[in-house]
Amino acid sequence: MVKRFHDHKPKPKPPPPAGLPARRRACELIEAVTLRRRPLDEALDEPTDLDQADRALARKIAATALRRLGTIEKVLAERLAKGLPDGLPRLKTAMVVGVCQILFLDVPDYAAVDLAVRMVEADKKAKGFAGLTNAVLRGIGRDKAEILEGLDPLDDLPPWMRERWIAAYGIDTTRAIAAIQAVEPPLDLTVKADAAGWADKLGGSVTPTGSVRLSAPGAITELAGFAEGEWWVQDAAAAIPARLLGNVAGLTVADLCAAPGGKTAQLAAGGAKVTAVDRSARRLERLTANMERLHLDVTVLAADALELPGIFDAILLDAPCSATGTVRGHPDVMHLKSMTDVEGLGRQQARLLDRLSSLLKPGGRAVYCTCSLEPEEGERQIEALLARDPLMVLDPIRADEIAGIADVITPAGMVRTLPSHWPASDPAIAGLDGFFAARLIRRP
Ligand SMILES: C[S@@+](CC[C@H](N)C(=O)[O-])C[C@H]1O[C@@H](n2cnc3c(N)ncnc32)[C@H](O)[C@@H]1O
Repeated sequence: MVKRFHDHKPKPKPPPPAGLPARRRACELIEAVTLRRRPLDEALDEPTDLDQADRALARKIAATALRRLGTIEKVLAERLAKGLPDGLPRLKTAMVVGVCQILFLDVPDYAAVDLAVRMVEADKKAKGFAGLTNAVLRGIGRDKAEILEGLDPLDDLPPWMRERWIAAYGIDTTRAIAAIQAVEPPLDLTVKADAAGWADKLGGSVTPTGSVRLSAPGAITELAGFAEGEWWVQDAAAAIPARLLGNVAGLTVADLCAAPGGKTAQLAAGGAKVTAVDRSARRLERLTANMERLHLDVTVLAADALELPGIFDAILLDAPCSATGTVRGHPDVMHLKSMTDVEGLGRQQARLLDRLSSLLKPGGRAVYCTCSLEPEEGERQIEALLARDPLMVLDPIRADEIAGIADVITPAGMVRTLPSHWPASDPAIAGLDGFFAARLIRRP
C-alpha cells in the first residue's frame, strides 16, 4: 500500500496531564530561590504560559514548600537512608513539592505522588529514581497522620536563624514565632481614613493599631478602594514606625530609605512635606506610581542618603536590613539571608544612623526602624549610636502611643514586635511582622 503524505505527519504531542504545568512551575520557583538565590517575588514576575489558576497554584505550592522546607527535608532525610545523589536538583525539588502537597496542602495524595513521579521521569538524569520517588512519597502519604503529629515548627528555621532567635527570645517564643511563620499571613492595609468603614466594606477587621486585616482577599487590584487610592498594602507592624513621629502636619520630613513608599504615604497622608529619598531609581519608580494612585504629593529624590544635603524637622530612617521579621509573607528570606548579611547590613545601618544629627534641626525627631528580628539591626544599633553621638538622645516610646500594647515596648522604650505577638485561634488572622523602632531627638 502506498503511504499517503499525511501518514508521515508527526502526531501532535498530547497535552501534559492536568496539574503538571503548575507543579513544574512550582519546582522552577523553588529552584530560583534555593539554587539561584533569587527573591521569590522576582521569579514570580517572570512571564509564563500558565493561566491564572495554575500560576496561583504554583505560587501557593512554592511559597508553602519554602515556608516548610526545613521540615520537609527532615521528613525526607528520615526516609532516605543514603540521602539523594548530588547533581540531580530536579529529583530533590520534585520530592519536596510532592511532600509539601501531601503534608500541607489540600491535594489528594495520589495526585501529588503521580505528578512528582512524572517530573522525575521527565528529567533525563533523574528518571532512574522514579521508583524511589514513588515509594518514598507513598510511604509519607501512608504515615501522614503520625508525621504531622510529631512536627516541630522549629525545624522550619535554618539553623543559624534558630540559634540566634533562641538566644535572643528563648525557645518557647522562637517556637511560637516559627508556628506563626508556618502559615500564610493575612493581608493588612493602611487606610487614609475610616478603618472601621473599610473593614466593613472589605469583610475584614481592624487591628488594635488601626490597620485593616483581611484573610484570603483574592486579587488586590480588584478590591474596593484600590483604584480610588483609599488604602495601600502594609503589614500592621510596618505601619507603627511612621506614627511614632506624632503629628507631622506641615513639617518637613525626610524619608531616607523610602521605596516602595508605605511609610512615605503615611507621612504624606498625615500632612507632612515629605522628601522621599532612595538610592534605587527602579524602586523609586514604584514609589512614584504608588503616590500617584494614592493622590499624595511628595518630593522624590534618587540619591544616597549618606550624601543628602539639607536640614529637616523630622526624619524617618527605615534602614536596609536582613528582613528576618518578614518571613511570614516572604519565606524566601529564610533561604536567601545569612549571618554575613546581618553583619554587612549592620555596618550600613550604623553609617546611616550617623547622618541623623547633621540632617535634623535642633530639637527635631527621628525614628529608626528595621523589619529584622536581629538585635544587631535594632537595639544594639541604637545603643551604639547613643554611645558615640552626643547630639542624639533616646525619646522613649510609651505603650499608649501604640494602642496600649505594652508587650511590644522594651524596658528602654523602644518598639520590638514579634510575629507571635498577636496570637488568635484562627491562624489565618494571627500575627504581625517582626519590627524594631526607636525614636531619637537631636539635642537643642
Ligand atoms: C526597607 S526598604 C524601605 C521600605 C520603605 N521605607 C517602605 O516603607 O516602603 C530599604 C530601602 O533602602 C534603600 N537604601 C539602601 N541604602 C540606601 C542609601 N544609602 N541611601 C538611600 N536609600 C538606600 C533601598 O534601596 C531600599 O529601597
